Amino acid sequence: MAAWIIIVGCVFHAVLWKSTRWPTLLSIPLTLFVLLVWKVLLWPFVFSPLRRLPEPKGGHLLTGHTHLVPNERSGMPHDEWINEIPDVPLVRYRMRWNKEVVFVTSAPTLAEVLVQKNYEFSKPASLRRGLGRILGVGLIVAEGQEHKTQRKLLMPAFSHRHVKNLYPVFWEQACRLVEVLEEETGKTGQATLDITDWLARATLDILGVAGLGEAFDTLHHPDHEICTAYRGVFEQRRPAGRIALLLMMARHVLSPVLPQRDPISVATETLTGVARRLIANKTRQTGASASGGKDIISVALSSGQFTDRMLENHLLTFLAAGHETTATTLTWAVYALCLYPKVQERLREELRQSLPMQDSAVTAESLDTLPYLQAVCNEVLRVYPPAGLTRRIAVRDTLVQGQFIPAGTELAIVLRATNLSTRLWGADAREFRPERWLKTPSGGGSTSNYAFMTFLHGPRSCIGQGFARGEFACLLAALVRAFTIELAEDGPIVIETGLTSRPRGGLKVRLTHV
Ligand code: HEM
Repeated sequence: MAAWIIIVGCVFHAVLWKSTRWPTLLSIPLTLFVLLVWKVLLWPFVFSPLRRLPEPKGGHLLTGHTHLVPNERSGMPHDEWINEIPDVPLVRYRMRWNKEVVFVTSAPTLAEVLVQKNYEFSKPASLRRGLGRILGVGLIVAEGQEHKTQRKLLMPAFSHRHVKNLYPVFWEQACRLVEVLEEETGKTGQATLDITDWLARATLDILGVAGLGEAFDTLHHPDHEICTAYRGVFEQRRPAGRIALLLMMARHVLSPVLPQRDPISVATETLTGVARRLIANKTRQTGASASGGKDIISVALSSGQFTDRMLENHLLTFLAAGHETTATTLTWAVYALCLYPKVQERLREELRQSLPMQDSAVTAESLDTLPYLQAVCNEVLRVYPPAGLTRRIAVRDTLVQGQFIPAGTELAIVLRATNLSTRLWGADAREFRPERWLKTPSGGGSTSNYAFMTFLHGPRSCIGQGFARGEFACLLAALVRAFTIELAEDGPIVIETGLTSRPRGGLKVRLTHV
């Protein structure tokens, strides 16, 4: 329809051209006005097939819910809406220019969108472009048949059997983190530090060894090029609103005369260089098709199905998707344990009884069977999912729970909201209560398989879930066994959302050696 308005506007303009010298003064503003009325009022309120879906309260006639959603990717305030709106499968909210977004609220609807009709929805092109710059054109960005093929080829590297064998590697790296933190605490046995950077380096080192068979050792070398590059990507403060617009325009106008050297381009250049070098080394060491290594890239390499370019992209994807998410989860775990010292104490007791300090042999069996450790890990992942929201676009006209969804409609899958839904988790859904997992370890007492969304579900769920859970449990266990942890600063935490939702400005804690 918008295209028709523009065509009619052009015809109008041509007719006026013959009769007046200043046709643009009338035709252009008029066409824009009609376009605006169509987009902001007529489509969303009169013609859209989604117009009868329930909406959250507080929507403005012209600007929709934009003012209520300053940080959409964090999954807030969707986590409140889900408990305020009656039990319906889909909810509509409106963003800038009344652009409609469909919020998927019920478990059967999530099953339909993520599993039964997964390939009828794709990630938005803008998201794929943005992620592709940082993650490479790997699994996260691939769509349709290409995604199916790549996922099938990579699955063996993430199989349970394979990830189980990586636990000793995770544990060794976790003990190295404790060692460097012990150096920080020194003779007094106490130190105050920002834990986020240490955790990001620990998870990067784990991915280096377990993903590539390569020791980055960023724990001892914080200025390692890979570390500096990721800081450039993840700590990019984006200017907001008009300033961002002005910068974008300036960059566009100056791009013919200025080289494109924004910090993300510089960082991705470095990362691509590192990935290329690592893969060349690995191929040289092991031969192009046969490899005996336990790490993910060796397992992928041994399939003989990947070109160097494909491996490079996958490597970049695993490094970025894998280390930042787990580091953010660990940061939230530390935060939660500071807020709930009794939980921290109980966890330490279990760890010190089951994993004596001198015991260096830790296996998947020894960690996966510690009930309170598993309960704490599950509860942190539920209450603080590092990715709060993911989007999908309908690639063709389709039906969801009987509701017509036109091609191009944007769907919001709000992981955080589902994880905190009282309908799925009970009245205490918003409370941090690891005990809920002790009685029913598989589902935490929720009423649906789709209640826990942190790793998503279906063919596009997190391929690294087992890997992430293993390293998370090892790092948290080693940390809590060795230190008591308290918040070093009072005051509320502000959540900042980039690739993940994490505390703005890091998390300052006081570590005391136990
Ligand atoms: C706590 C840690 C992690 C969390 C919470 C997490 C969460 C997620 C989520 C929600 C998705 C779906 C994104 C979307 O479709 O919009 C995803 C996809 C993915 N994750 Fe993770 N992830 C974690 C760790 C890891 C690790 C350690 C790796 C690899 C070593 C990894 C690799 C991937 C890949 C490759 C995909 C794309 C899968 C596909 O599209 O088929 N993730 N992750």
